[in-house]
Amino acid sequence: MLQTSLLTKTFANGTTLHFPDWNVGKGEQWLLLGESGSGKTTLLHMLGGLLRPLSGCVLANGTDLYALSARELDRFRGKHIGIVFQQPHLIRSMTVEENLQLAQSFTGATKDPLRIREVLDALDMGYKRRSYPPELSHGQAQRVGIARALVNRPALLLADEPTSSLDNRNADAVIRLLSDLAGSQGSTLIISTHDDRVKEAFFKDFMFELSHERISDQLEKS
Ligand SMILES: Nc1ncnc2c1ncn2[C@@H]1O[C@H](COP(=O)(O)OP(=O)(O)OP(=O)(O)O)[C@@H](O)[C@H]1O
Repeated sequence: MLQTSLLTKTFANGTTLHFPDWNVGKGEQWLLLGESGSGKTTLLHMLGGLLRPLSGCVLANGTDLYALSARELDRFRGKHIGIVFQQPHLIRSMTVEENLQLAQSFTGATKDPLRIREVLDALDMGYKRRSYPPELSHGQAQRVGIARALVNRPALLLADEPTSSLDNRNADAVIRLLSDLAGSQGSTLIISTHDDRVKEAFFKDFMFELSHERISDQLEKS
């Protein structure tokens, strides 16, 4: 359901990242590993249609993401891809429920309040649906971020270091929820982490590791 080929990314300061090709099957759950700075966030953002590579391509469900227009890509992402960021980036002036309604509106489909209720309940956040983000704890805000990523039943769910700022109990709960919810709706799941708690507890089969050797700094070379 997801294939990358010959992906590279160059930043304005000359840092260039080369990514190994990756093939992810439908419904699989993967860990994306690598030390800090090895390129996990960059790769996840390219997979999610948020960051255009310098070269190479990303095929998601057979669609070449970066061959789409910006508008088509936004629509495709809204419908098919859910992203859990390191920080949840909720809109502070909107309630939890309104943040999820906004995510639903990106698909162009009609509102589905029952789905919002269902996904918040699955994350034990139903009782906070009328709260505003500043009234939530960090762990609660992270769960709302997960609810927002799941609300449109994405075929592909990407989570960037979702446990990095959580204590053990919350980290455990968040990974379990991501894994269970993705599994129950048949979504493909990719979690980036350098967190050994995640590595040891949950994933034995599918791991994709990035290494620093694939980063070159053109400024240093020139
Ligand atoms: N906007 C940018 N401008 C310049 N260099 C960047 C930019 N974003 C990332 N980089 C560089 O690209 C490399 C990969 O960064 P990235 O954030 O993808 O790594 P990461 O594996 O996600 O790290 P972490 O685990 O610390 O979040 C690093 O060397 C970083 O300094």
